Amino acid sequence: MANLTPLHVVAGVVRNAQGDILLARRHVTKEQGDLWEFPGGKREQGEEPEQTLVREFQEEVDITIQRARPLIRIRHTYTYREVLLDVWSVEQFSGTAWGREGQSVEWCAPHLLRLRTFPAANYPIINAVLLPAIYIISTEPLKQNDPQFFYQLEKQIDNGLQLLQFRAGSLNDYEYCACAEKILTLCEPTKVQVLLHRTPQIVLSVGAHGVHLSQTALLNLKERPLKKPLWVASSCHTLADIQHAQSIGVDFLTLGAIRAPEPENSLGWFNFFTCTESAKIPVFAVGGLQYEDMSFAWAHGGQGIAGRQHLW
Ligand SMILES: Nc1nc2c([nH]c(=O)n2[C@@H]2O[C@H](COP(=O)(O)OP(=O)(O)OP(=O)(O)O)[C@@H](O)[C@H]2O)c(=O)[nH]1
Ligand SMILES: [Mg+2]
Repeated sequence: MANLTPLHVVAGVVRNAQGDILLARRHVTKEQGDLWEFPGGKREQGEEPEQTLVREFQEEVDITIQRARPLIRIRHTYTYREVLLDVWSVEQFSGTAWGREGQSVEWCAPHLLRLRTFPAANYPIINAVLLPAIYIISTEPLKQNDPQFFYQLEKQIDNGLQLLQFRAGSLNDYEYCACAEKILTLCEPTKVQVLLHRTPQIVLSVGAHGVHLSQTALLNLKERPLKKPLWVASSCHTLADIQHAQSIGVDFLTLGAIRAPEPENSLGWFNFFTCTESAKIPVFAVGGLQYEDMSFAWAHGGQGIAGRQHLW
């Protein structure tokens, strides 16, 4: 008879000094044999997830984990069992990785991750690994050559910007494209990913890295508007939005407002957590957030925080 309690598996994403990620190859004789995985294993009775992570890394790859934080939790139903994959990002460790159980281990460059074959549950996890914890939404430039806007952008790039959504509702398509092209040129040297809050056609015409769909645009779509590896992200406010986003293959989303200007319209962290627990893709918390809210977002199943007011 099928076991109805999900198997709680804790796995870890470790990066070395070059930013490469540790992968292990599952033994051919195991479930999901011969596929690549993030080291980890089943939670034992009485263990906190972090204890499982530390024990499994010691047992499997001889690495001692000193500090880790939650990355993403995904429920996946295999034919043999439902699995809860509880994935952590390892922030400090010591030791040299080797396969203590005879498995191959390898450090893989992030841009090559999508070429590896993983168990089916892992594909949304790869997106969580490739995305940063902060998704910055630009303020509106006043016109296509607003010096203050580009000064602010350069400051963001110097501060380590990785993922940007360019929003400018007041610009016409021509002005928007001119501005987007300039942003892409400034972002190119540091490989900042730029998503456009505009049509997929404009994303393709200026060569941006993806599209960010409004809730309305999302609900009007019946299929993913851009092919991978371009990003498709969307704004969501309800569980129904999230389910629609997942059904058309959206890669990640923003969910909020955690703190709306009118408190009665705020989603709050508890509702955010309920949504991330059922989501199968990375979710950024949005709405009145500051850098100090990051640990709340992580603790409630978020990829991190998105916003402009306090972050841009
Ligand atoms: N460690 C790990 N397990 C994964 C990943 N993806 C994924 O679907 N799983 C699934 O999680 C389940 C349990 O993982 P595991 O076999 O590593 O458990 P374990 O280390 O305790 O193994 P053991 O039974 O040999 O002691 C398997 O069904 C496996 O397919 C992943 O990236 N890492
Ligand atoms: Mg294991």
